Amino acid sequence: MRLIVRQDYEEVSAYSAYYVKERINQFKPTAERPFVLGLPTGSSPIGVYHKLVDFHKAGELNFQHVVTFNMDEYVGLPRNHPQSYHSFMWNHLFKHVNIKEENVHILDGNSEDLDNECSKFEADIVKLGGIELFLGGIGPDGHIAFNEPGSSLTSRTRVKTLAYETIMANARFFGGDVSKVPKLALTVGVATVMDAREVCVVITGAHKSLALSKCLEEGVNHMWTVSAIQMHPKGLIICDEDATLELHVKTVRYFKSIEHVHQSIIGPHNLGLQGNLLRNMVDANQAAKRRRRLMLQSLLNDEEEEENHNYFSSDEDAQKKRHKK
Ligand SMILES: N[C@@H]1[C@@H](O)[C@H](O)[C@@H](COP(=O)(O)O)O[C@@H]1O
Repeated sequence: MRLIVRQDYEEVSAYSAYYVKERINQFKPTAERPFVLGLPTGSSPIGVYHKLVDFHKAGELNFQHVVTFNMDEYVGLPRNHPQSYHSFMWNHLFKHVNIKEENVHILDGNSEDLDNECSKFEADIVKLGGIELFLGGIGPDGHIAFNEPGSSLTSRTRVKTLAYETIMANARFFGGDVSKVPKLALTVGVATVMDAREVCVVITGAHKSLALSKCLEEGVNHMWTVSAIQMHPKGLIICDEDATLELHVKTVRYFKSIEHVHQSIIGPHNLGLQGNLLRNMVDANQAAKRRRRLMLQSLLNDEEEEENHNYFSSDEDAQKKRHKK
């Protein structure tokens, strides 16, 4: 797993959006082979979405062949309610980019058959060949999507009762009124997220620092469902400095040092591009050879200088050396 630490929310958003853009562009999606992207809601990804919109407007990112699956949705909240995840996604991302409406998948929390809605969602993911990149966020109790503490780490899309802590945390979106927050939601399971070929989780703020430490420094545990990312072959967490508050200093330094080595190999803008990676490795090799040559050269020069110095020097040692010659 990789951990990328950035200064603040702004930098985390910029890095994450750049990462998503690069992954989509490298994939070169087509109608026959679309890029399948998993997406979260919440305040954490808003900055990422706004930057993705900027990339789109600048002509650097095309959503024509991108298919999305959202993580979750409240049960019983009208689709056009300002706090429904449908409204959230259209307001912050979809209506500003050229995504096709039929390519957007958001669970219907008003379906008459919620169980069927969930199994259909899983089947649709499979039909499209699985999710390429799942972008996620977490709650302060470490839940990913709405997989509250105690959720099975092999869980699939299903109806879920929300934890009181989550209801409290989300009350801010309902005018601070806990009674207005839906108590049930549809959510992808932990296994649905972990089945993606790549999982990238955005974590910001001191209130999430305990969850991050549980996820990074302790074992895989259903009480902190995001910790399942430890078992993922391609897991990435992008967090801000505040979110690292509960981590050991050595943990943060360790991951930062890995990032430095990584950056020195691939360069800051070549996120995972195989071709560029190889080219940069070759460049790095050539640079290292050049450095070795220069070092050798300067050592030889030093020796020569020392000899000259000895020859002309008048101190006793130098005199002896000179006479030996
Ligand atoms: N179901 C969502 C999660 O998917 C999201 O990760 C979490 C964090 O929200 P925020 O980013 O606002 O802290 O909120 C809700 O619980």
